[in-house]
Order: sequence, then structure tokens, then C-alpha cells
Amino acid sequence: MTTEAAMPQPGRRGAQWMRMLVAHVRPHGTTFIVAAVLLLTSSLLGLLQPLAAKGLIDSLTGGSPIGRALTVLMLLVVVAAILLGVGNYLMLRTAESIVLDGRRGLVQHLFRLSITSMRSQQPGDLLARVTTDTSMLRQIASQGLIDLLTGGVMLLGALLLMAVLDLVLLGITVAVVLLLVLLLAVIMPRIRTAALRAQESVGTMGAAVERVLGAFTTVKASGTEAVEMERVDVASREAYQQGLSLARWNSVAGTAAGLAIQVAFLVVLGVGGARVANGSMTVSALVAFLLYVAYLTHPVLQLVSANSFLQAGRAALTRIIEVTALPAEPLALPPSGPSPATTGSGPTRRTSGGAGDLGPASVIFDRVWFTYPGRDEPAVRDLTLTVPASGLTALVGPSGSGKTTVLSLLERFYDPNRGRLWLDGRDLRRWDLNELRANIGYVEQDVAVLAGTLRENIAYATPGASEAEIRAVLRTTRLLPLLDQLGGDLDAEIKHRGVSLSGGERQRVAIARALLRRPRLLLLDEATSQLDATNEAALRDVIQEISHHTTVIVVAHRLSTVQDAAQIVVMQHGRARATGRHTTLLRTDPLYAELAAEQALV
Ligand SMILES: Nc1ncnc2c1ncn2[C@@H]1O[C@H](COP(=O)(O)OP(=O)(O)OP(=O)(O)O)[C@@H](O)[C@H]1O
Repeated sequence: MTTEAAMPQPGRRGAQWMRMLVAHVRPHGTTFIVAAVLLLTSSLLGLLQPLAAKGLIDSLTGGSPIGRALTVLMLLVVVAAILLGVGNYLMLRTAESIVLDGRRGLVQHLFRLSITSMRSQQPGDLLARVTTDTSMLRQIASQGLIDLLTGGVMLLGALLLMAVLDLVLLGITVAVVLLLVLLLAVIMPRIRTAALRAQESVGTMGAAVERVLGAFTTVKASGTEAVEMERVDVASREAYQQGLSLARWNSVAGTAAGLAIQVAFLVVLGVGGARVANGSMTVSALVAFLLYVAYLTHPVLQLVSANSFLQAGRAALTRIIEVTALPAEPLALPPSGPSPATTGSGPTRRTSGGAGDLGPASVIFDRVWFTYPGRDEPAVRDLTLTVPASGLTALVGPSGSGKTTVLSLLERFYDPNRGRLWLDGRDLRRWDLNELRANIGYVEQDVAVLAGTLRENIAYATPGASEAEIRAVLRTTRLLPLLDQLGGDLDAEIKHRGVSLSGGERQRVAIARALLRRPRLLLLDEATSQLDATNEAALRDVIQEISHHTTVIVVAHRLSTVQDAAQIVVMQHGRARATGRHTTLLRTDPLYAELAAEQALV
């Protein structure tokens, strides 16, 4: 998890797209094959139509009755049309299933990405990959593969039947088709490049839009709407240019294919006419041959468009493969149902990983070093620290001294480069990741409130929580007035990103969420920084009370909030420079004394 998770280069993923395509199609193999057989049969019946037409002409010119030949021709037309309809439907159904599977697989992987992988990506671009790129899978299956198959078979079939009719004319037709193939071989890489660039620009556009949506207030307050619009516009213009390039090359390919068939038709007409005149072939054979040449238009255009779809699909698949190649964490267990009710006065641990009621957890950092990917300076250096089970430990120190990083290492968002961490005497790396996180309650610095109801937000990590339990944590975190404002309705909606809540309310929602889980280790990162004095004092008491039966690690800027901590760790440049109680540190550590003096605590 500690290695930089840059997006792999498309070239390196080149051969994988075929394997991935096969993997996507395989689960729907039966329907795909049935659909392919129906479509092929329909095409083959279409292939017989010129022969039936020849029979009809022969009957007409020979003066024999045409009823039978006419019936055969009609039957061929009707049955081919029905098979085409059913086959198309089945193929589209398969294509939709492939898109569904593709999206599910991609999202599952996306949500399991390690923090390092996720931070190396642009969320808007990832969104484009999940939505737009997966949509392209539909075209690969419904148009690409099937057109390639039916077009190929029809082309071969037609050439075979032409061979039966006249070898000289066949030679002319094959020569023209080969010329076309050569031309297409030149055009196809260009189509592929344009498709990939177009998809990439859509991703860039998504990232540019997401950047604004994620900081909408800042954009408004800074008056930078026009600048941001320009950024999006650059990406959309690029997508437009690549779309044009794609259209250009596609129309060159389509026109060349149509032209090639017409040229073949005219040459065959001329040479064939001469051959009829000198008695080398019959009129009906020439008519049938010409019908086959005209008939070739369809499979040839099919093959051309199949290639375009496959090139575009290949570009999309390449972008999907890039995401699936990023390092991910093990799959999270589904959240547990309601936990057993609290008995007596002691707390019952709620976990979604099944940790059970194990009491508070002890934590040890043993000479831990950690440098963020892409950074030169370690954020944590040679950190040795013991946090006893139960009690409040506070991390204080200047901004950037590594306090948040210490909490991130405990959550295993990152693994140390050197040294080891222990929780309950067990190396952190030996914990099942989901079990580990189920034991920890974490209130991050930039607390997240999700779109949804108040209940969903509070019980986010504890879906089985009862109404009484939720109300209890709301009382503890002084959120009952908020509930009153929402008309006493736990199922009232909170707006996207929690923008309808104040900063302090958001913090308290996050604390309530962590408390409801009744973790064994509670990590609070500046969790009360936005609270007013009254609420802060009240929550400080609550946290003190919790620390009697839970291990609590608090990151605090305001020393007033942690004066009573059992242990205060003073961090500087990633190191723990001093550890002790407030009064001791005031005497023994100049930095702590300075911080306290700045905050008028002495
Ligand atoms: N995701 C990240 N990628 C790269 N560097 C990071 C990342 N997060 C933090 N850092 C760097 O690591 C160092 C420690 O950061 P950290 O957030 O742990 O400090 P902090 O003491 O919690 O700061 P503050 O009190 O301002 O929140 C800083 O130099 C910071 O720039």
C-alpha cells in the first residue's frame, strides 16, 4: 500500500484488453452463442437469396412455372428477417449484461482501492471510466463482435458462392477487397488513437468539473467560474477534436468500402458482360454474381464498422484495465445486523467485523518511519510510543508535525516503511483489515457527511442500531436540537456533502457516528475544533468519560481540550519529542510550554 499507485501506461496493458473482453463475454457465453448462431443463420439465408433469384430468373427464361422458386425466395426473406430480429434482441441483452458486469466489477474494485491508489487518481476521471467507458462495452459486444462474426462469415460465404459461379470474376472481386483491407490497415490505428484520446478527454473533462463541484463555495467566493469554465472547455474541445478525427477516419473507411464495392461491381459488369457475350457464362450466372457483389456491401461495411467499434471499445477497455490494475484492499465484509443489547452499565462493542466485547485496545508504535509516496521528507520518523489500553492520549504539536499521519497509520490507510505497529499485542499487519477497522472509531479532520438522512449518517457504520441507541448518541453529542430542527425526524434528508449542517454540527454527526459503533480504539482528529465553547466543554467531558473504558487518541491544536489527558505526546517534524502530563510538560518541554503560552494556558 505504500508504493505510488500511478496509472499504468496504456501500452503495457495492450494485450490485456482481449483477455478482459473474453472474460466479460464468457459468463454470457450461451446467450452470446445462440444470438450469434441466429444472426449467422439469418445472414446465410440472406446469402442464398441471390441463388434463389437465379432460380427464379432461370424459371422465367426457361418458361417453367415460377411458383416454387418464388415461395423459396419469400421464405428465405421472411425467416432471415425473423432470425435477425430475435438474434439482435439476444445480442443486445448480452451486451447490457456485459455492461452491468463491467460496471459492478469496476465499482467493486474502485471502492476497494487503497488510499494511496485513490489519491493518485482524479475522481472525475474515475467517474468517467465507470460511466462512459463501461458504456462502450455495450458497443463492443452488440456491434463489434457480432458484426465481425457475421460480416466475416457472410464475406467468406459470398466469396465461396462467387467461386462456384465464376472464378475470373471472383479474382477481380478479391483483388478489390484486398486493396480495401490494405487501406483499412492504415486507417485503423488512427481510429484507435483518436478513440483513446477522446475517452481521455472525457475523463479530463470529468476531473475538471469535479474539481469545481468539490470546491464550489471557494470557486464562487474567488469569482473563478470563468477560469474553471475555460479548463473544462479545453478538455471538451479536445474531446470534440478527437470526435471529429474519429468521424473523419470512420467516414474515410466507410466511403472507401462503399467505393470499392461499386468499383468491383462496375468491373465485374464489364468483364462479366464480355464473358456472357463470348459464351463463357450465362446471363443468370452474371446476374447472380452481380447480386453477390452488391450483397458484399453489407458484410464489408459491417466489418469496417465492427473494427471501429472494437477500436473504440479497446480504448475504453484499456482505461478500465488501468483502474483494475491499481492496488486494492481485501473485500470488506457485509455490515453485521443488530448487536446484542447492552447489559449492565458497561458498554457493548459494536463492530461490523465481529470483534466482540474485548475492551479497550493498547497501541504500540515501535520505531516507525513513514514517508508519503512522492514525498522526500518522512512524515513520521522513528516514532516510538505506547498508548495504554483505556485512557486519553493527546497528540499535539505544530501543523505538519505528523499527528494525522499517526492516526492514518493506525487505520492502515498506509503502512510504515520501517518499524512496526501493534494493537493488542498483535502486529497491525496480522490483523484482518476489516476487523481492524471495525475495532476503531475514526473522526477525521475534514469530517464527511454523506447525502442521505440523519439516521443513515449516524448509523452509517452500524446499520443495525436501534432508534433508542441513535437518540442516545445524539444526546451525548448535543445533537438533539438539530433533530428538533429537522422536525424530530431521524429520516429527514441532509443535503449533499452535509452542506445544510453547520461545521460544528457536521463534527458532532461524525463523533456520534464513531461513538455509536462503540469502538475499542477511538481516534479523534481535531474533532471539536469547530464547536463553540459550551459544546466543546460538554464533548470534552463526554470524551473523558469514554476514555475510562475505551482507548482514545485525540489530535488537538487547542491544548485546553486535552489538559486532563492521561498522556500528551508532543510531536515535531514527525517525531515524538516529549511525552507526559500537562503540568510536567509545561516544566520539561520548551515547545509545549511555548504552545501553552501562545494559547494563554499558563
Ligand atoms: N496525503 C499526503 N500526501 C503527501 N504528503 C502528505 C499527505 N498528508 C500529509 N502529508 C505531509 O505529511 C506531513 C505531516 O502531515 P500531517 O497531516 O500528519 O500533519 P499534522 O501534524 O496532522 O498537521 P495539522 O496539524 O496541520 O493537521 C506534512 O508535511 C504534510 O504535508
